[in-house]
Amino acid sequence: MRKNCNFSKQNSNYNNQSPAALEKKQSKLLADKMTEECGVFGIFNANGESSAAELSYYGLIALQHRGQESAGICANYQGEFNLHKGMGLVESVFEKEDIKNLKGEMAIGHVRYSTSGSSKLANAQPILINSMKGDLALAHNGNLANGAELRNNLESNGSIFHSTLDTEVIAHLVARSFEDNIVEALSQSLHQLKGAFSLVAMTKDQLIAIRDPSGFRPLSLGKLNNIYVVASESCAFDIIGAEFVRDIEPGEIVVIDQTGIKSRSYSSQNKTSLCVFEYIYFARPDSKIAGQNVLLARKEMGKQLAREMDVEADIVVPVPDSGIAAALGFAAESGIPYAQGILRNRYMGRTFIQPTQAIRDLKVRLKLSPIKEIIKDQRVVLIDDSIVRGTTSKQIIGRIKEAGAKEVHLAISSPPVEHPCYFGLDTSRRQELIASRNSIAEIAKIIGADSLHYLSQAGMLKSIQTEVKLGFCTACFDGDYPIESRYLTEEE
Ligand SMILES: O=P(O)(O)OC[C@H]1O[C@H](OP(=O)(O)OP(=O)(O)O)[C@H](O)[C@@H]1O
Ligand SMILES: NC(=O)CC[C@H](N)C(=O)O
Ligand code: SF4
Ligand SMILES: [Mg+2]
Repeated sequence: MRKNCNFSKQNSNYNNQSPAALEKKQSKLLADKMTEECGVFGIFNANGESSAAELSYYGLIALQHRGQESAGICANYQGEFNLHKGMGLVESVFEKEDIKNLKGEMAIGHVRYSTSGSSKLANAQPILINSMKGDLALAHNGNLANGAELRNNLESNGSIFHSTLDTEVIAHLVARSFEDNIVEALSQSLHQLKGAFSLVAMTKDQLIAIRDPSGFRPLSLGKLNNIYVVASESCAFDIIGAEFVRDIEPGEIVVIDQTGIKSRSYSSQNKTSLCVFEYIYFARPDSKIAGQNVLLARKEMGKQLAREMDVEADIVVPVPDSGIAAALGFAAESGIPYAQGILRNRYMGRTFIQPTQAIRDLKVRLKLSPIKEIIKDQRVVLIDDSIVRGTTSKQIIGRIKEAGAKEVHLAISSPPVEHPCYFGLDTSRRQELIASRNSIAEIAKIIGADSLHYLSQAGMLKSIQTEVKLGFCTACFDGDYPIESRYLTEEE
């Protein structure tokens, strides 16, 4: 059964631009908010029971915050792969019957936010390759900085792509490898990849987990009795009752099969660049990355922000949900009382119209509502985790003022986002980043804040206490990209 898996034929060229580049440009133009990350999940049940897909389904529900465009599960029943994927949320992609049909002792799953190739069914993951070396299913979180270059080379050498995904490049490299063994072919292919990739893969009898040498995106290993699980975030283990074992290390390849678990390092690189934005915004507050709980890091960022700021105010109000943890920390440190002054509409659906600035404004209006009785006549410290375009801040400050606030001081628990990301976060194009073309005073004026404060980069990094000392990627704040500059080509 390969339901919902009809790969449509793509136009291969237009104006000398690859379909992937054209699509990426279009989807960036359409992007209506800071998009998050993909989520990957994998499970190997040594007991041979066939409920791997069901556990994957719950795992993907826990990872839903990382991607809401499409979802998919590929199950493996004694070497036979069954894939089901579709557009939308996990809950709407899978009916009870679909999960029942996905029998197997192994499975991998994916929730997607597109970074390379647009949001459409042909680009939904996991992807499958059938090569002479055997079948391989792949699910990817991250973005290949040299994806376009590799694709061009592969296409000029006769590879025919079924999607516009960067991830498919990996599949073609595996298929073309001189290595007969599929795990060896995969591991060899990794040396050609630049950028971010946390991968979960499955052969007929192995589950494989791989993290790029820089460790841009998280990936963890968990265990439930005899069942091994891997997931983008540890919150996916909690939901199925599995225990967190450890993070997959940057540059590590882990292979799980009936004989147990084997691990090796495939890279000699020792500098890591874990995305600091995982702690600021992407990851779920109950996840633990490199030994640091995400909620506690956010709270500490709020505390640190209060130490760095000098402001007189009556209440601390978070922009929900992303600003809540930092606001709790800020209130505790400053002694200014915390107040839930803005309500978030949990049931806000998608708007199916082109997201012009007017539509973005409308979405914020629909999503966030100030509570007049809390806000009126107050001097408010408003806390959010980040400003990207400034849409949220401008909208919400205007409405807090309409609700009668005396003053609004906006405090952001990260530094100004001045540079684009090439590793899987769609922080829009540089020209759209409000902090790339305005000073802090100018931003305050544009968004209507009485004052605007950002957490310092040193303060942000101090707030994250990982178990072992790690290097972070901070490029969207300081422009210090942990990759050769030739890969940093910005979309027009
Ligand atoms: O300056 P902007 O372009 O408005 O982007 C910044 C906002 O986007 C994110 O929230 P988002 O609404 O995406 O999601 P959330 O509800 O999970 O916080 C982030 O937490 C900021 O609130
Ligand atoms: N957000 C992600 O991690 C995306 C993974 C992959 N590059 C895609 O576009 O599907
Ligand atoms: S540029 Fe920013 S969002 Fe992208 S990986 Fe680096 S820290 Fe994360
Ligand atoms: Mg937010």
